[in-house]
Order: sequence, then C-alpha cells, then structure tokens
Amino acid sequence: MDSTLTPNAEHGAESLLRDEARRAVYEASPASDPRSPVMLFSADEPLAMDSGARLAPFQVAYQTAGTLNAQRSNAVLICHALTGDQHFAHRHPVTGKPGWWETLVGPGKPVDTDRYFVVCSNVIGSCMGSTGPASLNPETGRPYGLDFPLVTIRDMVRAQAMLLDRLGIPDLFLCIGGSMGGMQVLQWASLFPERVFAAMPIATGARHSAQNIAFHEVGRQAIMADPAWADGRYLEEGTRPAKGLGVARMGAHITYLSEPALHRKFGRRLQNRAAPTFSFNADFQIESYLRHQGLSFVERFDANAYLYLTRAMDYFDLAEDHGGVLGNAFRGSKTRFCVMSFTSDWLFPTADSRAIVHALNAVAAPVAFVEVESDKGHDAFLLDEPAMFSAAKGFIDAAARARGL
Ligand SMILES: CC(=O)SCCNC(=O)CCNC(=O)[C@H](O)C(C)(C)COP(=O)(O)OP(=O)(O)OC[C@H]1O[C@@H](n2cnc3c(N)ncnc32)[C@H](O)[C@@H]1OP(=O)(O)O
Ligand SMILES: N[C@@H](CCO)C(=O)O
Repeated sequence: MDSTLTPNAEHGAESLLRDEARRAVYEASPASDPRSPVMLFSADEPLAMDSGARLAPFQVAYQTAGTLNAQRSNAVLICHALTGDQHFAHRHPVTGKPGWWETLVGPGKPVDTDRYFVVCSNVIGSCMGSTGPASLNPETGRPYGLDFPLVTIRDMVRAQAMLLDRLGIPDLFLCIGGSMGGMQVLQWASLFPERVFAAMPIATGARHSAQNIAFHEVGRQAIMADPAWADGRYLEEGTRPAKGLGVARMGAHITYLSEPALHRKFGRRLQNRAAPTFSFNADFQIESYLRHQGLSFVERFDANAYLYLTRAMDYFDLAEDHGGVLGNAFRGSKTRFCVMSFTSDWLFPTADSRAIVHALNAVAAPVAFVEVESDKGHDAFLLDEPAMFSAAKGFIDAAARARGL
C-alpha cells in the first residue's frame, strides 16, 4: 500500500463527491427556496474590506430555519468555524452528512427553531457558495486565485450585516458560534453592539495566538509546496493540490482533538493488522484516521479558501483594533454574553476565554462564563456535550425572557 496520502483501502474509506459535483450543487441552486441546498444573497453594493479592496460583485450563500416573528425580534445568527458552512441544520449537499450543529439547533433544542428564526451564512472567502478565491474574477473572467483580496473576520461580519439588512432583520436576538465562529461573534458585538442582544462565543479567543498562527502557517506551506497548487492557479491548470491540502488538514485536525481523546479513541492500536509492517504504511489506527480526515477534507474544501480563512483568523486581534485594550472593544455595550470554553481545548484554552470575560468585566458588561469539563478537545463544540447544551439552553432561555420572546 502507498505510504503517502492515498485512500486507505483497508479501512474502506468511502470517497465523497468530487469538485465537479460540489460546483454543480452551488451553480444549480440559486433559488430563494429554503429547501434548496443554497440560498444566495447578491449584494447591490461592493463590500468595503479592511485591506482597502472593494469586492464587487459578491454573493453570500446562506440557510435559514424557523420563522421571523412579526416584531422581527427573534433572529439568531450562527457563525461557522474555519471549514464549516451554511448547512448547520440541513443535510449537507456534498457530504450527505447531517447539519454540523443539529445537536444544538433544531425544534426543542437549545437554539429552538420552533421559537427563533435562525440564519447561517457561508463566510466571504470560503468555497461553499459565497464569493471567494475560487469564484470568477469579473475583471479577468478567470478564478480569482491569489488575486482575491485578503479577508478579515470584520469583512465576514460586514457581509453578514448586509445579508441581514436584505432579510429585514434590524437586530439579532442571539449571535452564536465556535472557534472562528466565536471570533465573528466577538466582532459582531464590538462592531454592531446595538444589533446584538445576546452573544455566545464558544471555544474561541479575542486574538489568534502565536502557536495557532504557527499551526496555520505549517498547513499553508504544505498546500503551497504541492506542485499541483500551481501558484494558486490550479483551477485553470486542471490540477488539485490534494496532497498538500490533505496534509494541512491532518496537522490541523490534531489540534482540534486532545491527547486524552486520541488515547481513548486509538491508543497505540494497529489498523487491521496483528503486527507492524516494517514500512511507512498506516500501521497505527491514528495514522489511518488522520489520512481519512485529510482525504475526506480534500473532497469538500478548496485549497485557496483554506489559505484565506486561516489568514483571516491569524489577523484577528480585537484588542489591537482598540488601542491595545480589549475592554475598549465592548465599552458601553448592553449585549449580554455567555463565554464558553472546554477544559481539554489546547487550541483556544480556557485562558483565552477568561481574557474575554475579564475584558467584559472591566467595562461592566453582563457576562456569564462556563468552562465545560470535556476530554474531546477544541472540536467538543461540534460534538455531543450535554453540559454545553444545558448551559446554552439556560443562557438562551434567560435572554429570551429578558427580550420578551
Ligand atoms: C464548525 C463548523 O462550522 S463545521 C466544522 C467543519 N466540520 C468539521 O470539522 C467536521 C470534521 N471534523 C470531524 O469529523 C471531527 O473529527 C469531529 C471531532 C468534529 C468529529 O468527531 P467524531 O464524531 O467523534 O468523529 P471522529 O473524529 O471519530 O471521526 C469519524 C470519521 O473517522 C473515520 N475513522 C474512524 N476511525 C478510523 C480509522 N481507524 N481509520 C480511518 N478512518 C477512521 C470514521 O469512519 C469517520 O469517517 P466519516 O466522517 O467519513 O464518516
Ligand atoms: N473542525 C472545525 C473547527 C476548527 O476550528 C472546522 O474545521 O471548522
């Protein structure tokens, strides 16, 4: 068996849909029908970006669940993480998997779609229908590639605000998200405090740490070192930097888990064999698992989008944007916050959440802090964590009462 990043036939890993199918899904479904895999907002105005660029035209792919009430006061914005998308509570059109937050969002769930109107949009710079580096550059008629302007978390939020304007949503009852989604929540609360009644940033930080930037840089270098990346012009060349992107995801995926979780799930167990093969095959289950994660990621994500979104996270530093004092980002805010972390998250450790809480305390903003005991690591926010659900439900229910919902 090939020892490089190739399908592990021994595990029987299924191949997901290929790029062509992914493109077909998004090109064929511009409808405003909520049952459509994609709803598209095409902006009338350019997006003014932090880089100075003005992106036009641009579109945002989104999904909704629930019904907006007559007062327009029950809207929830869900902000997705690095490689997430708008398919939070609907079967994913490419992978066929359930929505990525169906554990938290749905009828009778903490984010109750029987009570709230829930919106989730694919961020600008991504590849699931919103404008990004794989989109066509109107000036050249070719995919943007690296000509796409650098995106920031604030740019993502500005685009979301334009979408909400179009949907007739004056303000949000709740803005919630984990990881890069949590960064957007913090940015929302800082940029549009009057538009956010309650905010729940989960497993996140107010700035990306040196260690996190370092991990991202390794992933980006893996992509760019793949000859198939072709200086970012792989779509025109008809190549795919699958190995580079797969290796980038393998490295990143380790950071989403934890040592105890890896030990619990795989330990040093061998993959379908009684003894090591004395080769570089995927002898260990953990190797096979990581290869699977790398390969399945390549089937659903665009390499340049990965470069752009990791960069957006690297650039995020809310304190730096406010004179070096994080509290200044929230001064005068009436938003009520619930900040949540997980004990085994070493990517965004509890200390990062505490820094947010301290900053909010310093400016007398109402804030609750929940540290969930979990061995699942950073991605615990995507998994079945009853303590997360009960704390989220308590916070959201109390906020709903305060809002008169
Ligand atoms: C936040 C957003 O907006 S969405 C985020 C984007 N989406 C993601 O990041 C999802 C991808 N991430 C994951 O799957 C993460 O592993 C988690 C932590 C969220 C999922 O955790 P779990 O549900 O515990 O799944 P787990 O980590 O065990 O992975 C299961 C997969 O590994 C495969 N697998 C398990 N063991 C092995 C092995 N020994 N060899 C090969 N593959 C293996 C399973 O077959 C399964 O494959 P599938 O996902 O293609 O069905
Ligand atoms: N695993 C999730 C969270 C990473 O922060 C993702 O890929 O988006």
